[in-house]
Amino acid sequence: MKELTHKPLSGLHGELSVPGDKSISHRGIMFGAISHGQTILHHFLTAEDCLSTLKAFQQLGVPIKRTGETVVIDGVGLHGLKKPDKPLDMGNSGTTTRLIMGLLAGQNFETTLFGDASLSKRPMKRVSEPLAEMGADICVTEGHLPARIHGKKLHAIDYHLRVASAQVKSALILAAIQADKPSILVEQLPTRNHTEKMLNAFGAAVETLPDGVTIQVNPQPKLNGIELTVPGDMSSAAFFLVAATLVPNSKLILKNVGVNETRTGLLKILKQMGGRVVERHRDESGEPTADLIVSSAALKPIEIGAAEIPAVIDELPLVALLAAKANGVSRITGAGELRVKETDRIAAVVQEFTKLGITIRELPDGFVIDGSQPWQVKKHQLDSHGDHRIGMTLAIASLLVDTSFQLAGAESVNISYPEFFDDLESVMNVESYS
Ligand SMILES: O=C(O)C1=C[C@@H](OP(=O)(O)O)[C@@H](O)[C@H](O)C1
Ligand SMILES: C=C(OP(=O)(O)O)C(=O)O
Repeated sequence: MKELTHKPLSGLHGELSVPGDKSISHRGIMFGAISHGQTILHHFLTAEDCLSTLKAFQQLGVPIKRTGETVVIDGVGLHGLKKPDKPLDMGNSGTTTRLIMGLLAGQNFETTLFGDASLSKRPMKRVSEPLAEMGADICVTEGHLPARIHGKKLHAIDYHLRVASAQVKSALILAAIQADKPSILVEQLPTRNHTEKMLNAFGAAVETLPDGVTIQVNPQPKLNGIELTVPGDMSSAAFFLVAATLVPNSKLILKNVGVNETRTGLLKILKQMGGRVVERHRDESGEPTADLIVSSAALKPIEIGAAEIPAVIDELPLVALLAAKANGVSRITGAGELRVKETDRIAAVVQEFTKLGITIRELPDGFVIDGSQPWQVKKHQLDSHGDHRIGMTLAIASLLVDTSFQLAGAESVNISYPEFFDDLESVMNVESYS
């Protein structure tokens, strides 16, 4: 239980470098492992999810050394992974699980994957079924982990994805690079494209056609290790973008944040709502980055539908918080995927926001929020539901109310942002009465 002690604030001020991007850190380990030669990752995210990936690849026989945020991987090549001597622990990480399934489906050994209680409830057939069409032999437990993967020779696939998911797409790309012929994957909507961009940087031939949703994957690339600086995670910067917008008299500088356009839905939404963000762009390591300067603003309500969801999927609890302070009714729909994240994020947001006295209504695929109504706190015991993004959203929400709260499950921040509470503390300017 963490105390979220009320402190009268004269705004949030200062400069932060948020931790490395989670999606890119996972992929850096995976693609480095199956390349030839050395891969060096700087500013790697040393949070629990990415450490699950790192440990799994060590168990698969890949020499990986980490010193702080620097990771050196001695790649073993696409066919050099070894059968692990025990089941692989995926921890809480959906990304580790789904991507590794695609990769291990084509290896010449058998593996078992398991995860924690939350991960063991998340759907895995979305990956195992299309992989089976490629010849994979994967046995999931009623659609969930644990999963047994018997590696097989894979054949190419021409497949329309049934869910807008970068994890499913990436699993299929990792299987397709091991197949006999080129594969075609067609997305419902464009989702984050780190797998495509990064695999190409390692030497693969993964081409996205001009329609933005058709991806051609050439098999059996010779991948070569690279040196990469992981940009700051937009999904972590997002907490401070929203906090500085909503806490009056704030101005924060967020350094070196990844602004790949498949990830910047929150920036777009924030600007549409009247938020004030200045972007100073740079381009490093093949992924665009920017310093983001955010100041407090009064907000208008917004309508968001399915087409906008993938670029803001992990930031939707924060969009709900912005909506709860906008001067009217906002509607977020097409976000049913939130129900199968670390927790049911629609139910969790509605339950916790109701405790804060926010006027919110649950929809099957989103929420309706009336930000024009004053918050009337009903309960001071908040709960992260074991979900890092819910816990951090509630910590930001607590800054907007003149009272203290207790947050259960605050340790969940270790999944993606272990320094979150220290970083937040470092930018809180407490009013002095002297
Ligand atoms: O590919 C990735 O790195 C991720 C994809 C998204 O999941 P889905 O593919 O399930 O939407 C996102 O929610 C997750 O945090 C990271
Ligand atoms: C959904 C998330 O991660 P994963 O699917 O990798 O568990 C997240 O980080 O919000």
